[in-house]
Amino acid sequence: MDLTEAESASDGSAVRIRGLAKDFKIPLRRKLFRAVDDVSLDVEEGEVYGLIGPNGSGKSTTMKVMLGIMSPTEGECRIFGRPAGRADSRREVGYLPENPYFYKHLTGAETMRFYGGLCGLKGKALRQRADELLDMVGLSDAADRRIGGYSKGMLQRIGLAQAVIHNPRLVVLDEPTAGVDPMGSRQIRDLILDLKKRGITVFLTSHLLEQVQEVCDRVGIIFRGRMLRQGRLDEMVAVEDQTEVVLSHPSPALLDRIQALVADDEAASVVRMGHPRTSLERLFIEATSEQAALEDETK
Ligand SMILES: Nc1ncnc2c1ncn2[C@@H]1O[C@H](COP(=O)(O)OP(=O)(O)OP(=O)(O)O)[C@@H](O)[C@H]1O
Repeated sequence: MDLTEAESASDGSAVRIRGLAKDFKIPLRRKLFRAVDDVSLDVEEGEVYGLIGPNGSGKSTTMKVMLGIMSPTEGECRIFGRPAGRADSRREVGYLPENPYFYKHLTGAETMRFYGGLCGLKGKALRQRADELLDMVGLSDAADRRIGGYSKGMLQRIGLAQAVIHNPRLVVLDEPTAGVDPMGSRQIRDLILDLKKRGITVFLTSHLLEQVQEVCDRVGIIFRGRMLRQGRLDEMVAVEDQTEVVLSHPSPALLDRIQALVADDEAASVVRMGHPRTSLERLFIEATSEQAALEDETK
């Protein structure tokens, strides 16, 4: 399916994929393997879109087509209205691979200046941009430390800084929090939201569904190469026929009255009453941050 010119004009969409299919040759066999089959998706400018799916479902293949480094067997992908493979489309995109490789002997600042140099920045502008981005990802204090000593979370953060050094309008993040501890993941999540605030569109893949839920405006669920569901996250996860009321400090008498009122209603019933559960991740972050603050105080 081809996009018409009118459809493809930059109309607020950052990514527009129509009828994408990708076949791979299977070694020693004549047959082709269809890794992505008739996938269509839209990422609107300024939103965070999460593509989720099990291993081997076609996420990376879809991403590679978006990045213009793989051509589709069928269908089309446009970035801000232009074909994904074109040089002017690629300039609009920043990319953080799942396991970014950095030169271990360079410091954080040198790394940023290296990537900035590759993008044509020089002199004062290069130093300023490197400092600004190190500050954005909270690595100013580690700027003069060698990358070889960075934690996985720090590596992902410098990777994010590298991905936006050329001021892209879209950033593509492959499993940005894989292998990062909860605290580091939270920093990365906050950074993604910060990118969004700056007007940058974000497309990410992840297996960590709770994190996707916290950060994404829209999600697509891909399975065995086919898009199963797609839409606004809040609409997809809403339980339409239920309403949640959370009360602070309700007395037992008040709860009894609520139960009695509901019992008198012909249609409604109480599905659940009790203390809402916090997530284990939130509990972990609260406990470790409290302990860290205590230890810092007594130092
Ligand atoms: N270059 C290739 N040649 C042959 N098969 C490939 C190639 N690249 C990917 N595949 C196959 O296509 C399917 C989709 O792979 P893809 O890497 O897109 O999945 P994914 O959803 O990103 O998986 P993961 O979560 O493990 O990264 C898989 O079955 C994979 O083995």
